[in-house]
Order: sequence, then C-alpha cells, then structure tokens
Amino acid sequence: MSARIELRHVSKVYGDDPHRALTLLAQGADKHQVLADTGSHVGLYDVSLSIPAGGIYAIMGLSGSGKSTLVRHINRLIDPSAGQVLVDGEDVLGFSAARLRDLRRRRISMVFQHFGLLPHRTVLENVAFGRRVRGESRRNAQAAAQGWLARVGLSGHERDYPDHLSGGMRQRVGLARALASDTDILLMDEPFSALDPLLRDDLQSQLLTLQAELGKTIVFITHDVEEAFRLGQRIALLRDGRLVQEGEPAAVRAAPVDDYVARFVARVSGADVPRSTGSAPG
Ligand SMILES: Nc1ncnc2c1ncn2[C@@H]1O[C@H](COP(=O)(O)OP(=O)(O)OP(=O)(O)O)[C@@H](O)[C@H]1O
Repeated sequence: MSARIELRHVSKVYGDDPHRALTLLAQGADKHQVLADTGSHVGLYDVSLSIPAGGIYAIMGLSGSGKSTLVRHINRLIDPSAGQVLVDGEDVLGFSAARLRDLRRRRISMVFQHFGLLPHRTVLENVAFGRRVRGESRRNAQAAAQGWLARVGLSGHERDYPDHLSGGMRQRVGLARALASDTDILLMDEPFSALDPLLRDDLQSQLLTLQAELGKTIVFITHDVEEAFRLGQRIALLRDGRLVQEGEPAAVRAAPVDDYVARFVARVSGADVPRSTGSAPG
C-alpha cells in the first residue's frame, strides 16, 4: 500500500495579485524583488518533482524556503496559484469536496512539529481519532490504536493526557496517530525538530524500520541536512521557493549543482564535497 505524488510546475504566491507576481518571477525576479514590488510573498515558484511510492522523500531547506507550503499542497491544505498536484496520477485540484474529504481521511495523514494533539482527549483517543472520524466503532479503533501505541513504546500511557507527556512521548503519539489512520501517505512536517538529539536519533531509526515494514509513502520535511540524508531515499533542496536540486542522497552529495548545495551537503558527516560547482563524483 503506497502512493505516488507528483507536482507539476507548482507556484504559490501569498497575496492579492498572484498573476503579477508570477509574471515578475517568469521575468527572472526573485522572491525579495517580488515582495518589494508587489507586497506578495512567494511560497513556491515553478516546482516540479515526482515522489515515488513506498519510500521516504526528504524535503530540506532553510526557514522560509517553502517546505511547508510544498507539502500542504499534497492534501490541499493549500491550493497552488499555478500548476498541478497529482496523487497516483489524479489531479487533486479537480477533486469534489467528498473526494477531498476521502483523500484526507483515508489516504493522507500528517504529523506536525508541534504535535497537533487534542488536549482534552486521552492518548488512546487521540490515536484512535482518525479511525473514529472514518466511522469505525470505538472498540475497533481503540484496539488498533492500542497496537500502534505498543509499536512506538507507549503501552501503559493510553489514559494519559498529552499535557502530561514529555515532548518525545507526544511526538510518538503523533506518529502512532498517523500510523493508526492507516493511510498510504504520511506527510511529516519537521516532526522531530523540537526533540533532543538522542531522542531524535531514536525516532529516526524507528521511522526507518516502520517505513521498511509498512511500505508507506512518507514526505518528510526537515531543515536538518543530516536528518534528510539519513532518512531520505530521495531528497529535494528548496531555496527561496525554488527547487534547487533533487535526487538520491549519494548523487546529490557527489554532484551538487551549485555552491549553495555544496555548502549544505558539506554538513553531512563523511561527505565528499567537491570544491567547485557541479563537479563529478570523487
Ligand atoms: N499564510 C501565509 N501568508 C503569507 N506568506 C506566507 C504564508 N505562509 C508562508 N508564507 C511565506 O512563504 C514562504 C515559504 O514559507 P514556508 O512556511 O512554506 O517555508 P518553510 O521552509 O516551511 O519554513 P519554516 O522552516 O520556517 O517552516 C515564506 O517567505 C513565508 O513567509
């Protein structure tokens, strides 16, 4: 169970006159010029990429580079100013309200940095929530939730409230909730960024194991290049709303397209960083 995702020439401008901004961008303006000229913020510009089914796809970039904007297009929390977003070859922009609801309930779940848990519900209820919303009985939903809580090491915390848990435990609840929803796509927006390094390492390992076992399509946002290289079977690097480079980590490491990418990959331990732009491997 998994799903393929494709973005075709996706642009997103936050502002009143996206067409003017897009015209300026097409003429070569960058997001700073567009902001100065039009007052609009460029979230993404002309991003095309293909996310294969059944793997972890890491999207990295500095703060404001457009990572969250990109993933929020996949479940249409954001609609593009231009371009197409396809899930398994179908353009989600053409979906009816009912199909969109179905997409969000049955096909795509999200894990956020700040957990997004329901504070007045227990851990078990939080994890069972997605299944309950889909109409599953309480008994079945909670049985499934219990199983996922055990998988992420939280057995015994079913009746706790999120506020009583540490950050790492809350993030595990978020992960269990997404997995319990049994969607084939997981969108993860900086899920481990707030955690200390050891916990983060631990959760990264767990995510790799779970992905290998379950074969989900995971889109994982991070500003941490080491995390991107550890988790991603493919990685994409965004800068100022543009896609700078995309590919398998080894290929990106071996041949960064420019100095900006080279500086990024130099931070990955063991990286063999070419000194000049676009150098061949070795
Ligand atoms: N609702 C919004 N209204 C106006 N501008 C926005 C909005 N959301 C995002 N932006 C702008 O779009 C650009 C990309 O933002 P986005 O949040 O996608 O980046 P990001 O890489 O996820 O950053 P971060 O790591 O800080 O979350 C930024 O310049 C941001 O200010």
